Amino acid sequence: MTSQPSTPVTMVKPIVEIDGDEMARVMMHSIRENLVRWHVALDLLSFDLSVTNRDATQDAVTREAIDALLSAKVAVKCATITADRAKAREFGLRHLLPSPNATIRRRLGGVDFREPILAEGIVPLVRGWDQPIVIARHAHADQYLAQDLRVEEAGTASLVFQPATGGPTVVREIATFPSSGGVLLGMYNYIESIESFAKSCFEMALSRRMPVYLSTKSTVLQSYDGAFVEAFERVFAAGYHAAFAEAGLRYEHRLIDDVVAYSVRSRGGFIWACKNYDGDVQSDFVAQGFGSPGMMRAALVSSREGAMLFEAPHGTIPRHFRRHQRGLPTSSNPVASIFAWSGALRERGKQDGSEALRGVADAMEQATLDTIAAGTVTGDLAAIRNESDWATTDDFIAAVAQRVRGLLSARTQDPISSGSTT
Ligand SMILES: NC(=O)C1=CN([C@@H]2O[C@H](COP(=O)(O)OP(=O)(O)OC[C@H]3O[C@@H](n4cnc5c(N)ncnc54)[C@H](OP(=O)(O)O)[C@@H]3O)[C@@H](O)[C@H]2O)C=CC1
Ligand SMILES: O=C(O)CCC(=O)C(=O)O
Ligand SMILES: [Mn+2]
Repeated sequence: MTSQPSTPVTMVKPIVEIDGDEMARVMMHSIRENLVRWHVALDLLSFDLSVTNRDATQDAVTREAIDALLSAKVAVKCATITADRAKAREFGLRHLLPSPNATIRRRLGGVDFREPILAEGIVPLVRGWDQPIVIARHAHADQYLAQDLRVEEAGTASLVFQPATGGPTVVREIATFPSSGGVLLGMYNYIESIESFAKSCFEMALSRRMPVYLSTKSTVLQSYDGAFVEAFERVFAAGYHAAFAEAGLRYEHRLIDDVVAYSVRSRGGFIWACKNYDGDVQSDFVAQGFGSPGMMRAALVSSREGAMLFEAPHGTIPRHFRRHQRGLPTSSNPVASIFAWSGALRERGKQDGSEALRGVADAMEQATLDTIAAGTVTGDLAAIRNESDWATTDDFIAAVAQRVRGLLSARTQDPISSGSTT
């Protein structure tokens, strides 16, 4: 740090900080200490959702974090390990707990909007893309709250629905298994949640002036995916048809294979409404196609109680963390994590009427883009530019920090652009 900190901005209400694992945790901490704390007197409600602490608390810490988020309304989340059997052995875990993301999203519901961060000097790997593709990922249920089962003997599996009113039970046979067994999956969603997903997508389309494409496989899953198609049509016809026509925008349902192909030959510039699993997968495809998994922002807009959660959509980057643990320099891209912090600060500023907090968020994002434009990039971006020179994660964060200080001190000295500090 070369210059003195400006007077830190004070916060009216706290941000819920949801901590996580491995390289993502290292980056989130470094951004908090070297970028954010320099300018903001942080008021954080912190919850340690590292895989070992979730195990030690039998996941109580996840439930506490969600309660805090529903009350404080704004959270920043670090990527967390979802332990499979191999990870459980590696960390000596006593329980095989569900994905904390699935648990959080089950309570919050809503939509996870994931958008690539476009930066000067980074040419997308998909050459035609010059406008962002915004993935609107339905954040509720499907595979993430499913029952999946392995059966090891011959038998019959059925879907059973028991009406709460006591009406006749509906039984649909799924399969008869041979003695070698097989696998089974039972998943669900709620019409109410799908309608709220549709509404959020149409609202986002109007605010961003982008068309919406919903992708499903309704030809195969006629009832399940058909319900998504019908809910979107219903919500569109009831509340958005006229506004879309006036704005010159379109809504269309298309089969997912068609949208995947279309996305590659398009210039971008649309909202891609995806079912939960499709959005998980396609957001990584879109992030990498624009440059890197480290170059995507994500905001989970809850359908309940106005809560918002900001995160980097990539994982904990274990391959890079192994290097970090051995004391070797790492060059994981911290941009998505910087934007997770800035997203939370901006939303906190918006909800609490703090121009100063929003100013810090803007400066963090501007400084990040300026740093990349000036040629300081991490290894992932250097690789797609065929450059052998790259910055370590620490060097990149330090370069951004220096620019943020420059931007904010210039604003403080300019009486027109400087706001209050609360
Ligand atoms: N939101 C969440 O909490 C999420 C958690 N996870 C969890 O993360 C763990 C690891 O998952 P994994 O499948 O390895 O996925 P990751 O996203 O962690 O990493 C996959 C690969 O993508 C590249 N990559 C990802 N992020 C960056 C970045 N910021 N900068 C540069 N390169 C990047 C790296 O490629 P290379 O090695 O080639 O450089 C990395 O090895 C799992 O336990 C999983 O459950 C996964 C996704 C989301
Ligand atoms: O919750 C998980 O295990 C994975 C989450 C994930 O991949 C995502 O949020 O994109
Ligand atoms: Mn994912």
